[in-house]
Amino acid sequence: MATSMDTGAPDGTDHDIVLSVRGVKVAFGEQVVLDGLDLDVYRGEILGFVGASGAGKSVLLRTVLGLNKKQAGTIRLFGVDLDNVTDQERVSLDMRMGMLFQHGALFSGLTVIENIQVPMREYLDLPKPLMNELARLKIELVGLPANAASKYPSQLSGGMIKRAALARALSLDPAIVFLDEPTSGLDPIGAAEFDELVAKLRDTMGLTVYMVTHDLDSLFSVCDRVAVLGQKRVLVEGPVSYMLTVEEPWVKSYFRGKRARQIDPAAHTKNHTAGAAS
Ligand SMILES: Nc1ncnc2c1ncn2[C@@H]1O[C@H](COP(=O)(O)OP(=O)(O)OP(=O)(O)O)[C@@H](O)[C@H]1O
Repeated sequence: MATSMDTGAPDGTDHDIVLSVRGVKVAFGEQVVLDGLDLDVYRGEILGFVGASGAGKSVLLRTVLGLNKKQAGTIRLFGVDLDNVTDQERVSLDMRMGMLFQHGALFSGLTVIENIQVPMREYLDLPKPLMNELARLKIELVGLPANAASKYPSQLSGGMIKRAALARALSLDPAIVFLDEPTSGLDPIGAAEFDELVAKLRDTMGLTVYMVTHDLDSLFSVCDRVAVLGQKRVLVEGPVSYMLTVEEPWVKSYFRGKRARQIDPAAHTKNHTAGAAS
């Protein structure tokens, strides 16, 4: 739903909105976690979603995925109101989104190729040789060696698990992927390589990426925009360069605190050019 409001889009123009959240409220009993939350995610962007621990980032993600109930508000995915979908529409929406859960969350009893084929088995009716071919393409796409296909998660490094989980999230060629702290637990080089992979996929496949992260390097190097969750809603949103000017105390200490100052300021310019290759 494109509107005439100030979109905060990287180049200041209206963009196709893939995900639109309006006035969302989520509570667990007496505890209100989200209240009056608005957020737009634009087609082809990498949005970094940040906020203090316990602020409700996972709750929002789960609510968008339909795993949590909301008490108020509207969520539209690809323009479709999630409260008014038929079972068939829900299935087709589910097929257009991929999810990389925190810690990879691969099935430990399945090999990499079998993990990647789980969504294919659930949603498609394909002959096995074709599923094998498609899964091998995903393995190549995420930069895993071909022999990773027959390995079990316990036989993979942390970085390989993330890549395998990303391959599974991409199994059905989704239009949007949700990544929950994808670089947590990776060493800085592995994390940077994973960020580069995500940027490459966005650039080559036009993928929209919604990334919950605490990783300042990811925010500075690959995110086109950042949304900050605080006080139960999105407090501020915009390019990282904008975050560096925000005086709100949490945002200021997050982006301009001691740890943030170690980031190379030259990387900030990246955030003015959505779609730039990494
Ligand atoms: N199913 C649930 N039932 C009750 N409370 C819940 C449930 N899920 C989340 N919460 C509460 O909602 C709040 C927000 O949790 P959430 O996991 O979304 O935080 P977060 O921002 O993702 O934190 P972190 O960065 O540490 O992962 C917490 O107080 C949590 O205890």
